[in-house]
This record gives sequence, structure tokens and C-alpha cells, in this order.
Amino acid sequence: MDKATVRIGIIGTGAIGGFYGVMLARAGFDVHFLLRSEFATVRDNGLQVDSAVHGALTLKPVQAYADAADMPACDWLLVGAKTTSNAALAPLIRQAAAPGAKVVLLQNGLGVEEQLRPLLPPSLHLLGGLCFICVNRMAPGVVRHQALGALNLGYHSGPAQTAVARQEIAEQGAGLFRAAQIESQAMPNLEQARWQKLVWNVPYNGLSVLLKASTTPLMKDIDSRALIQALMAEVVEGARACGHELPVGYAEHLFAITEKMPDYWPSMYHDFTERRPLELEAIYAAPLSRAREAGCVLPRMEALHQALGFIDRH
Ligand SMILES: NC(=O)C1=CN([C@@H]2O[C@H](COP(=O)(O)OP(=O)(O)OC[C@H]3O[C@@H](n4cnc5c(N)ncnc54)[C@H](OP(=O)(O)O)[C@@H]3O)[C@@H](O)[C@H]2O)C=CC1
Ligand SMILES: CC(C)(CO)C(=O)C(=O)O
Repeated sequence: MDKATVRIGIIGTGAIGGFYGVMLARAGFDVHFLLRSEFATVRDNGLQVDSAVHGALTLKPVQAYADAADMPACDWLLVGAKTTSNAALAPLIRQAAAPGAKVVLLQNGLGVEEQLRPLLPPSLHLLGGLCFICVNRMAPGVVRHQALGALNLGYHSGPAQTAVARQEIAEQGAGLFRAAQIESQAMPNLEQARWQKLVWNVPYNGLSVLLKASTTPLMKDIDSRALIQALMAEVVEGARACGHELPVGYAEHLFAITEKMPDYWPSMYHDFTERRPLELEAIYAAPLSRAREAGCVLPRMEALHQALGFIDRH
């Protein structure tokens, strides 16, 4: 692959978009970054990733844009904005996409591709990307990478009609990330992969906001540990009701990984402190409603969602 000829656009250069965009650009891909509030700083000072895994990384100059209309047509578009802004991003994606481009939603939660699909032309491929990483924005143009980094992709919809063609495109995407030193796999079932990721996000994202606690205290306290395990079990039950049997011991595996992780504030906590909308629809409402439709009630998750709804509205 001639990396310099693969044009990648980052739609929303925050923690996720900044980290993966810098890694891809440093690997030699032609990466273009769409920014909003941090545009002038990044144009002038570049992007910095302070990584516990890869060291201190700098990208300067950055091909930065404040307007999607100024971006060149991109073969791959990686969407790194929060799920709460997807509808507003659709026109920007359409402007920056080359014909037949692959659009990858690097977001947590369920139902995000379904929400965006009707707003995109049928000629665009739509994929989901699940990021197993701990990153956050420290300052304009500065991303802190604390741990992990893998990114798995699955095909959602678009011109690829057969399972083989869909998997091939997801595989191409995973290949880009692997060429940038990022562990990446093509997932045959995006919906299942999204449920799997929720096993972590449902307990930790919500409880960090509700209890104002990061992962270390949440993992130390007897009651929060029990609550995390009960919430994880509910997500596994919801996934099963919707036809997705998660790997045996998956929740226990995530629980054990979190014990070893450096202390971490999930992205929802940063949204809360910055007074941004919380990703409640994608992380709680959509999975709860799918489970309910399948005849499965998840009472603890429902209660957590209601409490977070109160916080979000106030
Ligand atoms: N952070 C993490 O460790 C992980 C996050 N995720 C998921 O990844 C997704 C992204 O999260 P994260 O990177 O933390 O979020 P951030 O808030 O750090 O980044 C979002 C970025 O999108 C930009 N943006 C939003 N709307 C627009 C727009 N209209 N035009 C241009 N830029 C725009 C924001 O700009 P502005 O500064 O102007 O708001 C911001 O830079 C979420 O779904 C999250 O759940 C998944 C795994 C781990
Ligand atoms: C599980 C974790 C920490 C990394 O995969 C994450 O998904 C998040 O912060 O949203």
C-alpha cells in the first residue's frame, strides 16, 4: 500500500480523532483534520499526543480545517465527534467524502450508524469502529493517552452487499490502523461488537458521573464493585436477548482489565464537567429499548439511565 496516496479525513479532532489521526499521519498517510473550537491553536501549534505507550508525539504542521467545504475529497472519513452531534455532522461528512468513501464512526454506543445512515448518500460505505483506549483532551491540541489503543471495525451498510465484500472493506480499514502500529481487527458482526463494548461503558461511564469517581475508587469500594458487576451482567443479558451471545467470561475479563488500568475518568465524566450533553441515547436509551423490545428488562441499567437523565437535564 502506498500510504501517501490514501487520503483520510478526521471529522471531529478531539481525544479519539486527535490520537488516531496523529498515529496515521506519522505512519505516512495523508491525513486532514476538521476542527471547531481548537482550529486556530492546532493550525498554529500542531497536535501533540502525550502517550504512556508511544511517548511524546508531535504532528506539525497539521492539515487543519475549520470548514469541511475546504477539505479535499477523502477516501476514508473517521468520525471522532460525540454521538450527540451526529445529525449535525452529516452535511460535513457529505462535503468531505470522495465518491464511494468509507465513513467510520469511532464512537461508543448502539444505533449510531442507524441514525446517520438516512442522512448519507447510499454510495458511501458506513462502518463502526470500537476504540479500546483511554484518551482525553488536556488542552487545545493536546491529547493525553493513558492506556490501551486497539480499534476494531465492522461494516454497517452501503454498496458492499455480500458478507465477503463487507468483511473485505472492514479488513482494509483494520489494515490502515495496523500500518500505524495500532492493534486492529475486522469484526464480522458490528452489532455484537457494539454490545460487547457496552459491557464496559454502561457501568463505568455512568457511575463516574453519578458517583463522581474514577476507575480506581470505583474498583476499590465493595458496593460500587458489586454494582459494576451487576450492571455488566445486565448488559450481557440484554445482548443475549437481542441474539448476541457474548464470549463466556467477557464481563469478568473487562472487570479484571480495569483493575490493572491506570486510574481513569471515562469520557462521559469529561462531558459532565465541561457541561456538554451526555451520550445517554447511544449508551443507555438505545440498548435499553432494544432489550425491552426483545422482552428483557434491565432494572439497574434503567435506574442508572434515569438518574443520568436528571443530571443531563439539570
Ligand atoms: N475518550 C476515550 O477514551 C474514548 C472515547 N470513545 C468514544 O469516542 C467518541 C469521541 O469521544 P472523545 O474523543 O473522547 O470526544 P472529544 O470531546 O474529546 O472530541 C470530540 C471532538 O469533536 C469535535 N466536534 C464536534 N462537533 C464538531 C463539528 N460540528 N465540527 C468540527 N468538530 C466537531 C469537538 O470539537 P469542540 O472542541 O469544538 O467541541 C471535539 O474536538 C465518543 O463517542 C466516545 O464515547 C470511545 C472509547 C474511548
Ligand atoms: C473502556 C474504555 C476505557 C476503553 O476502551 C472506553 O471505552 C471509554 O472510556 O469510553
